[in-house]
Amino acid sequence: MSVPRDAATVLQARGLTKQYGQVVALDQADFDVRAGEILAVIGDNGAGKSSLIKALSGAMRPDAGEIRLDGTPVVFASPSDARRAGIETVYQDLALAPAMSIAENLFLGRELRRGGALGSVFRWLDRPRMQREAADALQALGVNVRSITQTVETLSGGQRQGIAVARSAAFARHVVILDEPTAALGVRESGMVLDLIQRVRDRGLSVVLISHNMPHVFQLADRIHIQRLGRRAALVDTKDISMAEAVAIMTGGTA
Ligand SMILES: Nc1ncnc2c1ncn2[C@@H]1O[C@H](COP(=O)(O)OP(=O)(O)OP(=O)(O)O)[C@@H](O)[C@H]1O
Repeated sequence: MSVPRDAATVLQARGLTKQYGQVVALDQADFDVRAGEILAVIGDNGAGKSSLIKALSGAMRPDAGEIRLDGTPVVFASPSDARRAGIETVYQDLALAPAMSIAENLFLGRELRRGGALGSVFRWLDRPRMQREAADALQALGVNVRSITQTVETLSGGQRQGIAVARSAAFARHVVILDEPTAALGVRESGMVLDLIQRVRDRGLSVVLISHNMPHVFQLADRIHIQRLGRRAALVDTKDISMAEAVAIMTGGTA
């Protein structure tokens, strides 16, 4: 499925700059993702992909530049600011609690509670509702698990990634940012996660996919953002560029 060229830009950045001492991580970087597209972000090591994503997800405050969500300037002082604005990020560590159940992980930090008398907040957790809603959320995205009550430590790498992506999709209103979601996975599990990413996009969410895996990028992405030396070197429709050309822009060579 390709995204209409006139789809609205949902998340945009202009002139993002970030310096760590003498190192310029972001150098006037621009960024655009349209509603309902999969945008891949590629770039060599140190090109500033993580820094860009951290700025867009509230994990880092840029020194300069502007971020707009649906055309409105936003300032994210923390990841929870970005989450409240509808942007969910899955980092490589997945931020799952291994000893807790799948349902508990889906609602980690956003637990549903019953109203009730004073006392420990844990007494107010609405576990049946969380389990129901977690099962529905996973089923809707086609993430298969044996039981919603099994602990995350019993899952395979691909299933864990699936839980983390499903959690972000369940709570995101605009954008899901995925940092190397297939990096640690085998072929079969990668395929499962790639399918899941398409289903997330098919819900109308924008997906920003940071990846070093060029075949995955070319298989999934509507457009490719090529990051080089701290800035966006190119933003291209995937169908208009070859893998060799993309790598050439990434590395500063010629195709
Ligand atoms: N907290 C930090 N302190 C100092 N330097 C940093 C910090 N974060 C990033 N950098 C530097 O900024 C530059 C861009 O790093 P960044 O991690 O954003 O690149 P990247 O494209 O994600 O790289 P990789 O693919 O290797 O993860 C690098 O030179 C990096 O060493």
